[in-house]
Amino acid sequence: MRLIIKNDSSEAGEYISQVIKKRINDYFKNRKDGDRPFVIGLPTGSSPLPIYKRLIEMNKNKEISFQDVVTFNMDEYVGLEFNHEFSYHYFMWENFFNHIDIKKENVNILNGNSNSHEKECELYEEKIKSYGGIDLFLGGMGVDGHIAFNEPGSSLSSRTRIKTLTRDTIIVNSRFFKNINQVPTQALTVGVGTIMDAREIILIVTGHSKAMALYKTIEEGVNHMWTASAIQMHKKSMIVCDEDATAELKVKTYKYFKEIESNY
Ligand SMILES: N[C@@H]1[C@@H](O)[C@H](O)[C@@H](COP(=O)(O)O)O[C@@H]1O
Repeated sequence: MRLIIKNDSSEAGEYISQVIKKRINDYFKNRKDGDRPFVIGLPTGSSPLPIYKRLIEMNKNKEISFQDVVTFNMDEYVGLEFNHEFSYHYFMWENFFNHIDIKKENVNILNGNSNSHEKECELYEEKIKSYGGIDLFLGGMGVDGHIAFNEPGSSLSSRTRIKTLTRDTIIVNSRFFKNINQVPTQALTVGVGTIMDAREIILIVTGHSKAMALYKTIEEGVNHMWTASAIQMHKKSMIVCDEDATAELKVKTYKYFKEIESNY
């Protein structure tokens, strides 16, 4: 696992946007007719916003195209309509998809209003498989170290399913809602296992509030109480953070990753 430490959240976003651009462009450079599209997993939240903003610019400048990119979002609240201003559907279209050249049919987001959540989650897993898996899963991290909506205690081999949100997550996420009672108590989410199956994982971790989660994810062992720590077991993963998020790391860890960053 690599840790890239940038000065602030916009530099962290810039770095990840450049990596995504490179991965997509390299893929299409070597791709033969009839090959599968590039498949990317995407998160919501405030941390990825600088990345979406930059990717939109790159798309407008023709540095990158999403015409043959398929996306799978990580999660969605149960019970919010697609056009609800706090649904993840709304968030993704508002902040990203409406502004790039992606085909509508290539966007996949779990339906939190389905008749059978179990079936919905099963079909999501099958659809990911039908595209040959996910090339790059981009993720954020909750203050309690959760990845997608895999709350503390989630199985590290979990697949897409319904999860009940912890009180902590409801409180943290209530900042997006008018009041805490509006925050849904359940969500559909890809599992830790679903994310771990991706060929590459990149997490954006910015802000002082994530410092404890970053420390637990990197410096302590793999633990289902900090589900993002599972990525220690992934063969190609990277965390890009800002200085604020490093507040709980040991000086030794900080220096080591700073040192090897330039050697890459
Ligand atoms: N389900 C999402 C996660 O996917 C996201 O990583 C987390 C952090 O969000 P933020 O980036 O706003 O801190 O929030 C929610 O819980």
